[in-house]
Amino acid sequence: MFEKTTWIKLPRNVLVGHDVLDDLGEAVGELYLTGRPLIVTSPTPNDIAGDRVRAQFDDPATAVVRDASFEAVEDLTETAEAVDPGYLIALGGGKPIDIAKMAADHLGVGFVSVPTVASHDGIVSGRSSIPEGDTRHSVAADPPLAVIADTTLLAEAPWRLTTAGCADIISNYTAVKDWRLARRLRNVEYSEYAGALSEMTAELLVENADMIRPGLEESAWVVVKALVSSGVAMSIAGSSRPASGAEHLISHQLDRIAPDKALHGHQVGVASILTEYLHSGENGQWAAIRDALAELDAPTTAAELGVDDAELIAALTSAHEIRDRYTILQGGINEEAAVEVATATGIIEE
Ligand SMILES: NC(=O)C1=CN([C@@H]2O[C@H](COP(=O)(O)OP(=O)(O)OC[C@H]3O[C@@H](n4cnc5c(N)ncnc54)[C@H](OP(=O)(O)O)[C@@H]3O)[C@@H](O)[C@H]2O)C=CC1
Ligand SMILES: O=C(CO)COP(=O)(O)O
Ligand SMILES: [Zn+2]
Repeated sequence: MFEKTTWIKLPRNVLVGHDVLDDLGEAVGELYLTGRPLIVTSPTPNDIAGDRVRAQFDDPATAVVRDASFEAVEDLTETAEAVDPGYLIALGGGKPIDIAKMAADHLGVGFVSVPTVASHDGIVSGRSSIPEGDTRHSVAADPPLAVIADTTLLAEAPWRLTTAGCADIISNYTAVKDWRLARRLRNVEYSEYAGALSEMTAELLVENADMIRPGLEESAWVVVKALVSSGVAMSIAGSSRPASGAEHLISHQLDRIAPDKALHGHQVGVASILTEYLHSGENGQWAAIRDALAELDAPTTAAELGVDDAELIAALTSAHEIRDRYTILQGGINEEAAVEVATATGIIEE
């Protein structure tokens, strides 16, 4: 008997383009939501775009979050209970979007994502990534009901945050390789659609790498569309598998071992060079990944990440210890081999 079921949750409205922030009210109107919105933001996006958002709604409330933590989710949930919003509007980078995503889930309301930086694909996905002590939790939640990505605003955001978004997309190459490996060796559920979409998204970004430049709205357009596709791939898969493999495990370990030194996207980009080498050896695509990252001004070495060689090696040798996700690093890599791959790829110096 055929008993397979799939439940794909996707945003209903995705609006990307020039000055679309001013169409937020209309896009939200099409969702037939009721009640007042609670705008969840952080200081900088609130300064940049808070008033433009508030002007489009009757009686909006605002909560400004300052860090991404479970306490911040609890605080926001408490604030929201007092405000009794019909829905949340997350305005900003990954921090307010992740917090709003989880709080919306706790409150049983929907949320709309209004990214002000194109820093990673969490701005459109149904997962939050929250650090706690020595570990980091990837928490499932519903994806946004709508995504409103204003390319005018995104093109003005700090360039390094955009290059981090690009690198997060490039890392999809190795994430999909890990997923396929897990299917072959552990029979994990694999979606051809999600795998192909994720890979194609990375390819499109690399093909357009020469037109991704600071301050250009066209560049913000290419990057944010790629982030949306990657988020959709995760929604189809029902997990972050299409966009998160061993390179993300290494990055999560770097967050713990060398906190706040580099951006998520930059870390997964460098880690992707390493895991591609591990998958395919010296003749694989690791140099192509490195060159694409370099073309996009993203880091390609531990030094460019601001991370010590020893920290990089510690993250690589311990990445398999976190999370039950089969990858090329299953069983771990010893220090000698880690130094060899990091040296061969030029990520650490000889
Ligand atoms: N859900 C997921 O899959 C993932 C989630 N994450 C999470 O996302 C967060 C990191 O994402 P990131 O986007 O870097 O986080 P932030 O939201 O902290 O944004 C990065 C910085 O950019 C500032 N900023 C936001 N918009 C603008 C703008 N338009 N112009 C200038 N500055 C701006 C912010 O200001 P301010 O300091 O005032 O907020 C902040 O300093 C972490 O909490 C991480 O755990 C990371 C990867 C994946
Ligand atoms: O960053 C992500 C995808 O790019 C999400 O990955 P995690 O599930 O590893 O947090
Ligand atoms: Zn990522």
